[in-house]
Amino acid sequence: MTASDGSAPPLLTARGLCFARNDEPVFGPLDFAVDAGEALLVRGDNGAGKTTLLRVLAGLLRAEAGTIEIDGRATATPERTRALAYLGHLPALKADLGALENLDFLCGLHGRSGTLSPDAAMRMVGLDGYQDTLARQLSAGQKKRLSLARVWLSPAPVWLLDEPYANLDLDGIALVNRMVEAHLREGGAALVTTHGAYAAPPVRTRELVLRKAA
Ligand SMILES: Nc1ncnc2c1ncn2[C@@H]1O[C@H](COP(=O)(O)OP(=O)(O)OP(=O)(O)O)[C@@H](O)[C@H]1O
Repeated sequence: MTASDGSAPPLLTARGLCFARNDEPVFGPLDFAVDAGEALLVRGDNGAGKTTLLRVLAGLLRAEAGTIEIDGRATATPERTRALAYLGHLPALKADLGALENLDFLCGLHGRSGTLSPDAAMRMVGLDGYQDTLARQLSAGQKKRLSLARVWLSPAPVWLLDEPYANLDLDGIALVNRMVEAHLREGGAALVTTHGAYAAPPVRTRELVLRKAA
């Protein structure tokens, strides 16, 4: 599908997106779009609603109003989630499975692009030698790196990265930036939340600033 000017539609579009808790608005109405090859930096103070927005996009919370389009088409949650890879605040790992077993499990759940093996992804995120280590025995930064490996393996074109730099050392921050750059070069898109304490990936970036509801 193409837009009326012949160009491809954005990978992700939100129109009039609102979320409220107990009738209290958290954000919205929001209108934004992210094109292939582009990142959207979602900025805002603590409590501004960044995580909530990513969870709504990922289908983990239901929007109060508005639509979310993938490739220019409004999509229901199950179809949409196939186009999205969500990296949450907390690692979604099985504590008593090994690191590689976790990756295999998550790839079974969310799919895997054909180009990279879980073992290679572990090496790329600096976890070579930790394949058999139980997830509960990994440090916070190592858990984040394992979650990044899962995102890297995902076939989804849109990455939703909630504070991807948290818990990472300088090498880990550079890793996130390399990943985002490579993903965008391959025609993907990324939404990255930040409250400003970390650098943003050095890529073509739009900004969405959230402010706490009054
Ligand atoms: N599970 C929850 N139950 C009730 N209120 C919540 C819940 N999670 C978040 N909130 C509230 O929703 C608002 C937005 O929170 P959210 O986590 O989206 O903010 P954020 O911008 O990601 O903040 P931070 O930078 O601190 O991570 C806050 O006022 C928060 O208190």
